[in-house]
Amino acid sequence: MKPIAIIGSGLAGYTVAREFRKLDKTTPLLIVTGDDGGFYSKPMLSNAFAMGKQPQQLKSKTVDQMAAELNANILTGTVVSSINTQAQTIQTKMGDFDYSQLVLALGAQAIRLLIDGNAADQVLFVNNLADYAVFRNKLALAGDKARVTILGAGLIGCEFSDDLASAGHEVILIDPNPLPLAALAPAAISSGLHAALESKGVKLKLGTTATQIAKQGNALQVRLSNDEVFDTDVVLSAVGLRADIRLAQAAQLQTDRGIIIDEHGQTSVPGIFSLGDCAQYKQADGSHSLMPYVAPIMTAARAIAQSLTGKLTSIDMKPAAVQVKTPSYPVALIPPALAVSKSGSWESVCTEGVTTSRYFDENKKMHGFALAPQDAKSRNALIAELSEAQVARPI
Ligand SMILES: Cc1cc2nc3c(=O)[nH]c(=O)nc-3n(C[C@H](O)[C@H](O)[C@H](O)COP(=O)(O)OP(=O)(O)OC[C@H]3O[C@@H](n4cnc5c(N)ncnc54)[C@H](O)[C@@H]3O)c2cc1C
Repeated sequence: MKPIAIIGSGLAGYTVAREFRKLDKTTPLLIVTGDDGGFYSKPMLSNAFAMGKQPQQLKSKTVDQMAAELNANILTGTVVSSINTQAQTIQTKMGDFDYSQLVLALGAQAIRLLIDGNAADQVLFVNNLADYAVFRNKLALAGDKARVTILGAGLIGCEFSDDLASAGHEVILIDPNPLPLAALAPAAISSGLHAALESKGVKLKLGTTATQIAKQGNALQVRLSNDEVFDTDVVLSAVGLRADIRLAQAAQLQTDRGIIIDEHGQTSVPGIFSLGDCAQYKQADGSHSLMPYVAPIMTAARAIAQSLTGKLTSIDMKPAAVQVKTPSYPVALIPPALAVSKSGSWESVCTEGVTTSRYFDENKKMHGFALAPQDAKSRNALIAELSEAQVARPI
């Protein structure tokens, strides 16, 4: 019997496997992954210091434990180089493997900025546990008070800044926008986050970019577009991720910014599904959106698992807030869809130190919100308010 194959052992790959095993204990499962197949929670990478965790402590299960739990054959360190959708095979250096149905859970790739200088190749990225271990080693070599420069004050850059500053490191956060979290949050919330990070000791250098990184003895020298120059021990890039669509494109599946999937999580080729950071999910209005967060993975995995058993099932995507793990100023938000994010505006109120912002279109219909400092009760009330206003909330 040909196995159901899953490419990728991140949260998306393993969650769909777990959900499938709840429904079917015996159909062979083949999981092929480029990494070591250990299970870890990726969101913990940007608050590991706050949780008092070393990189190795973030891995909650080894590949052998996962293989036993899932009754699956897991091939580690094995990159799939192509998919033959006609023959229903995947190609790797270990040989070709048949599949009956296929799940693409390929994640995303870190975006690399073009920066000059003889140390530009020393810029680090953290998009998996192995990257994080390298980063922590560099920090350890630089001592208890390492100077860390973070490129990008988006969600991940802000989370790392807060976490590293809490651990006593000297953090410089650089972003071309005038405020942190500018792409997702209204100015009222971003200003609050700016103040909270500053009071934590983070130095924010905004409205500028890093143009050059050069060797400076044992350290690195960063030059900004405003000509400011300073020394640092480590440079971490957190400028964003790009959905990994390379395999899907080569196999002629429909792609855009991600792998296009329908309401069942199925790609343009029947029997091939996709979810997670690589997928572009169908929204209620027919458009497709990247949703590179945990909550959509959980929901999509349940539906895809059902579909893999032969019962084609729609993904019932409920509004879920993105929770920014910045303990100095915890933010929860559901940003408006790209399509409406230019046609409306944010309205913010501040009551007893809590800022609540709602995004309305020109017809006063609510399309998103942001809340800080957030708490579960207020967050859930805003989710309910948004759900009432509309069902679809693409990110
Ligand atoms: C630092 C950080 C903090 C985050 N915090 C939050 C948070 O607080 N809340 C939240 O909701 N989301 C958060 N996210 C996002 C969330 O973690 C991701 O959406 C999620 O983990 C993506 O899982 P994935 O399985 O789609 O991708 P990945 O975890 O990237 O897994 C991709 C898998 O595919 C494999 N692969 C890729 N190509 C191939 C190939 N050709 N052959 C074989 N294997 C291949 C890789 O080896 C890997 O196993 C955070 C992300 C980061 C980086």
